[in-house]
Amino acid sequence: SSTSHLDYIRQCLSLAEKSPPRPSNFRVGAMLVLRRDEAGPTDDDTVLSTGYTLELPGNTHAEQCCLSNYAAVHGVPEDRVGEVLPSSSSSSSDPTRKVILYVTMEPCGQRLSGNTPCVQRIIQTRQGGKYRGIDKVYFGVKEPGTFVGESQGCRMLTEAGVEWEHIGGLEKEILAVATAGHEKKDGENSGNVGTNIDDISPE
Ligand SMILES: Nc1nc(=O)c(N)c(NC[C@H](O)[C@H](O)[C@H](O)COP(=O)(O)O)[nH]1
Ligand SMILES: [Zn+2]
Repeated sequence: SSTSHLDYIRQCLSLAEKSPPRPSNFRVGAMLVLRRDEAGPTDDDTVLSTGYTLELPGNTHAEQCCLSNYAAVHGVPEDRVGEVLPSSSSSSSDPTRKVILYVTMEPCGQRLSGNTPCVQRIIQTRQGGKYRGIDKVYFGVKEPGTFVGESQGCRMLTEAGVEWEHIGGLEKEILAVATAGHEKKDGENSGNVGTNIDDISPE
């Protein structure tokens, strides 16, 4: 089937477009997917949850909402979501089942608000190795330096043993959606930034 990593990133971009534009953050979309084998995206994949920036009350991030939504459905508080991910229950601890997080932007390693960064929420799903938690993160663009300078998300994931991979191809579209609420600097070519994603043919 035509399902690919980029198809998932594109679906996350549609989620990001639901986020109310703000000058103080990025509009991001995230999806949690259960994959039954190493082969990569297939029709057998199961979408476990989705989330987008500010979907849930408070100053919430896409990855945070995605995990929080899943935890709520499974009746546990967000910080215990690792316990209820499919890769964690004994019955399905077979190594071929992977829990994948797709997100349009690299998970944050630091937040100006001081709230818990998404990298820590991702790492926490493993409860220090007690659960398999999230196995791998695919993202469409590294975080721009707008708020926190050089992003540390990827380095922190690597240090925690969480695999990650940048899936290129939609950077311009992702950044246009992510920064829609930001002040446009003079002289910046605001032409494309206003481009409506639906007007950009997907192929
Ligand atoms: N991966 C990711 N998903 C999001 O949903 C989101 N909004 C950001 N944004 C990262 C950016 O660094 C922070 O939005 C700023 O650092 C401000 O921090 P707050 O959002 O107010 O906690 N990054
Ligand atoms: Zn975040």
